[in-house]
Amino acid sequence: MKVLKAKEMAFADENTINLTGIPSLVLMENAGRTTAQITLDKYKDKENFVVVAGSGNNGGDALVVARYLFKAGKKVKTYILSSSRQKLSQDNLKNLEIYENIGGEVLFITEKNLRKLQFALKNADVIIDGIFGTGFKPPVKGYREKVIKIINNSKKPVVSVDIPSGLFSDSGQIEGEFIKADITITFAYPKLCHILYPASEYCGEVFVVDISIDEHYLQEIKRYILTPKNILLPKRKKNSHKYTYGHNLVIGGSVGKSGAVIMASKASTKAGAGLTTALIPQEINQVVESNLIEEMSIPVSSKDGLFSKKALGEIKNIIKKGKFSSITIGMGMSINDSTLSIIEYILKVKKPIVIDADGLNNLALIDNFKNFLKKRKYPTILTPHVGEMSRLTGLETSYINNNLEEVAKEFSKDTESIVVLKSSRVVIAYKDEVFYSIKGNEGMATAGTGDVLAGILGALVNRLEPLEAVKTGVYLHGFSGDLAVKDLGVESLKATDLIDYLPKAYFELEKKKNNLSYSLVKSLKSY
Ligand SMILES: NC(=O)C1=CN([C@@H]2O[C@H](COP(=O)(O)OP(=O)(O)OC[C@H]3O[C@@H](n4cnc5c(N)ncnc54)[C@H](OP(=O)(O)O)[C@@H]3O)[C@@H](O)[C@H]2O)[C@H](O)CC1
Ligand SMILES: [K+]
Repeated sequence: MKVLKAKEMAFADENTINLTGIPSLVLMENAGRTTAQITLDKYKDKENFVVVAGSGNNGGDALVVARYLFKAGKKVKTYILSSSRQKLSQDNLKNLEIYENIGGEVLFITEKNLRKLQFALKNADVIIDGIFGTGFKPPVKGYREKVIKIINNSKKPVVSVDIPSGLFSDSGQIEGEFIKADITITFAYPKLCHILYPASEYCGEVFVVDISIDEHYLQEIKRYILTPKNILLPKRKKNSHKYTYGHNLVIGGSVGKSGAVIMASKASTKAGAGLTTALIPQEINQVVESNLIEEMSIPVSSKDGLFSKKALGEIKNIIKKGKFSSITIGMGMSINDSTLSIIEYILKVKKPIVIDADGLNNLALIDNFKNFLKKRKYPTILTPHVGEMSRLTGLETSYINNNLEEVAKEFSKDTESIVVLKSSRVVIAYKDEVFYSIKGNEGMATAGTGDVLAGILGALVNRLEPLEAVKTGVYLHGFSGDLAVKDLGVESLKATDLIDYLPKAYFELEKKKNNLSYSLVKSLKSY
């Protein structure tokens, strides 16, 4: 499913109206009617509704909602934040007239009579927020700021039409006053503020409603949310053996960080690799062997707990002779001259590689590393978190956090690699496509979850086309985390739990894929 910015939505709206021929009032009717239906379902036993409409089309939608709530026999008080009818958008005014024609009443609210609205909110059970939608540019100007404060202070449940008023549709950033919604009902596609933090935390449950926007005007938009529909599952054949499913060589670890390579290796097996071998500094071999049962291990020379100078020659030999089909490198490998030369060598290996953690920190120290990556003819997957991305690009972490998509895209272009940028959301960028994962949770902000992801990707790159492998792996990783917190809670979730819940994630994902069906209304949660 796509995720849009305001301009893109407006472009599709305009063309649907002017070229496809669906009148704007029909779109508004669809938007408002379905919003009313969801509201009535959600607040069945509530009686008193206060509708707060702005002067634009978001307010127009809200007036349609008011009409259907009124028709349903609810007590509806409707307020328009404007000084006069002349200031309303055309479709807003039309819906005001229709509302009045069926007996609805409205009050125009300005700074002067704000107290009337404040008073009405005291008796409200539910508030409908139709002040601003995609036409809003922060920060809020004038007395509307006060209105937003009053609504939030009322502590009443709020249903936001399209966007909680005061949030900017195109980013996760927050500024000034904005509505804190319990439910947000958005149209055609979600917007970035519905999925990116911190803004998305204030949207409540987000429903996406089909209002008849003609999708084909959005063909050029290649920004997506990962959903069961747009990701693939690897398949096993009856007539197969372990080599059918790939041999993932997992290189990493150092004294004190053996867990990283152990977790990546275990995750690789659990994600379905036919064989997984951990290649490690010999000083940690004993601990690795005692923790890995299904996986093999190959110890190579080490000194002071890290791969030593001699290790490079040994690794070259092992890779030349072994039948490995993918390499996953970097987890817990630390940084010294030897690890740097190992990474330099790995870049030349003619196999798919996943570079994670210290693999990336080593990479950042190599002059011209972007050109080395560009020259590679085999798939490369880079999985930096924001700190690692900062070392790779020299950009401030705050800048990266506020521009996840742009940074991931640019870095993917510069390296011709698949980039998995890990922040409070995971963003995948490759060529002209961007995919956001909306799976995962704050419980996963704990050591080792990145190692698990690297292991999963290293396994899946043997099973699916590289970009598909990354999409599937990122989804499964987040989904495992979501399934795990249901049982374990956010505080106690640890990285190895993600491995334990992978089977359930596979199983549940397959179920979701088998139950795909079209529906006019979808909750983002259901993806
Ligand atoms: N046909 C369609 O386009 C459909 C749209 N739908 C709904 O419409 C909104 C978008 O409507 P639009 O009229 O473009 O804009 P808004 O209603 O969101 O906002 C415009 C009003 O907000 C005021 N505004 C904007 N920024 C600020 C600010 N910082 N402070 C105060 N006021 C602000 C603006 O005032 P101006 O003085 O700038 O003109 C307008 O009054 C979309 O979100 C949907 O809800 C339907 O879905 C159907 C199809
Ligand atoms: K709104």
